Amino acid sequence: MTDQTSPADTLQDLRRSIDNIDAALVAILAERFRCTKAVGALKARYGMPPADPARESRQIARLRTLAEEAHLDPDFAEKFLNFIIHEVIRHHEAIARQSSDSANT
Ligand SMILES: C=C(O[C@@H]1C=C(C(=O)O)C=C[C@H]1O)C(=O)O
Repeated sequence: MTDQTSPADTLQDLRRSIDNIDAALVAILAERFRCTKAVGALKARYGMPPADPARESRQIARLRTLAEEAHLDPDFAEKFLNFIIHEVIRHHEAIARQSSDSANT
């Protein structure tokens, strides 16, 4: 029996799945940033530092294990998480600045 599916159809199918996955990634990232912004507001309110390196180390170790189990490159998973965390910390610093500006006016 021959495979009736053309390469163009296979490519189109795969790209449809990729587009769905990208949409899910955006939704998941938006939800993560919604939570981290709430953490930033809490930290600013109670004078806690924007970054928590000990927590980050635990997250990275956990994510590397999950990546290995999922056959994803753990170095890539670590770089990806660090990229996101860096952006989160930038948000936390901005929230802290805004709340100290408004406390001083
Ligand atoms: C969200 C937090 O703030 C920072 C951002 C983190 C993250 O994006 O996962 C983790 C630790 C902190 O450096 C937190 O402390 O939980």
